[in-house]
Amino acid sequence: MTEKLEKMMNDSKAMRWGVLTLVAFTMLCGYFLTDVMAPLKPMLEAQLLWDSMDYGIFTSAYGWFNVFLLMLIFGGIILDKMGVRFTGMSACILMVIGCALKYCAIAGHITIDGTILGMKSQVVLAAVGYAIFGVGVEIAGITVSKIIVKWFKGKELALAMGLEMATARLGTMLAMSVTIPFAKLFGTTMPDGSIQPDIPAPLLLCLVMLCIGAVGFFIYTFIDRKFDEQQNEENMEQEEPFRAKDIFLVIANKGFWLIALLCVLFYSAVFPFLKYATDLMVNKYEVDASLAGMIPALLPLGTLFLTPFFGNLYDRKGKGATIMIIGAMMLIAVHFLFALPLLNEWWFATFLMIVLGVAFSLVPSAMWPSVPKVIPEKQLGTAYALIFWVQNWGLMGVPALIGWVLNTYCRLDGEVGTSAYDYTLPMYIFTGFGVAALFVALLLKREDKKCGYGLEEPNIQK
Ligand SMILES: C[C@H](N)C(=O)N[C@@H](CCCCN)C(=O)O
Repeated sequence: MTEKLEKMMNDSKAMRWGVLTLVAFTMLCGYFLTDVMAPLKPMLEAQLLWDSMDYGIFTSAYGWFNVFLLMLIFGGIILDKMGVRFTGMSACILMVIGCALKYCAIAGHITIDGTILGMKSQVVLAAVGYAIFGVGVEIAGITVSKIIVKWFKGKELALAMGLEMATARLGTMLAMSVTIPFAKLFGTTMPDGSIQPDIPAPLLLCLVMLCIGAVGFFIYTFIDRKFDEQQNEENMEQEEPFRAKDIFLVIANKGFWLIALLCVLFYSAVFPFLKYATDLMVNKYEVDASLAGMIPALLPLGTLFLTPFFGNLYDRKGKGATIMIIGAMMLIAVHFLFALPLLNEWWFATFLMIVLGVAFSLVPSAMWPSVPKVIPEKQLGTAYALIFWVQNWGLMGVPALIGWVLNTYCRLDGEVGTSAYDYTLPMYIFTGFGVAALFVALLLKREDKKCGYGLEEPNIQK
């Protein structure tokens, strides 16, 4: 073994945290577009005459290509074969193309008369754009996870992952809080003095931000190349190339399946919920539509500080499996309370959203850094890709399910364009996902005891 001659680039705190800042910013831009349509749901219904089913179909498009065309699995293979630079840049380009198409469809720059497969053509075009974007942002997520492992392995891995997620949540928060004011800024003043928001304006802002995010990642590719060269010079152990056999090794691992199941169940009760949360605030808590996005925005705000905090706790004290169990319990309590017909006050909704923020910090901060404890490092890219693929079934299916349930069973007035829904049933569905997630988290803790993954052990070895 050649002696390590020079300080490695990732030994420099400034360098590794700087790298994290660059790639996390790219993710922030991606998460902004992911959720930008949520606060606009009532306006989509009022101005573009979409209904909840249209919105559900559009939202579910995020996972179409990832799930059915296996784009995430191919993405994982490409990542392991071609490396982070090629895969990350391709992902950024896909995000920009997808966002551009979505913007053009919503702004009416691209139109097709009539319907496509029985759906409004505008909904289909916007959905296809969102589906292309979904491939890009998910592959970017896997790539960034691999980049973080590359730079932080044996260092502050969970803290770094927590900070990356926190930065990405800032994008969600921007989507929830900035979208409506921005749409109003460019809106039209109506004869009665009210302002009709400009729905495409926030999408254009996202497009600009995604271009900036892509430039950020482009800058990272130069740093990554230097790091690879340094690792080569230092004759450090290189990553083993991808082999098809790795997929089978990963899927034969019971711990992998428990994490993947926990991931799809937990995230199905959070991300799809966020897509409807603004509408829930309007319909159940009677918050003014122009302010309603502010309450769901508190969820990512809390996670901003708490995800790195719990990540750091896991790094130093362990208890990963227990953290996931507590998070799942809190998720159940929040959704159940959202479902019950009590305290229909904005402050109670705000309180629940804050508690949900804590739950949404606990589970991800422990779950993602637990993957390297269950899966050998050389199969990590594939494992993350497969987990994301399983998760995407939920991210795709649940919004469509909720949209259908709202349209079919929860309409209060039956009129399109007035958005009046009873959210009790959707909230019970989200509670059900929480209960299933808790069950899987308990199984994971039992499996950890049996197989000795070390989920309850600290990540930083003394
Ligand atoms: C939506 C995406 N598939 C996802 O699960 N994102 C996670 C972060 C995963 C990255 C772990 N290093 C999230 O909580 O946003």
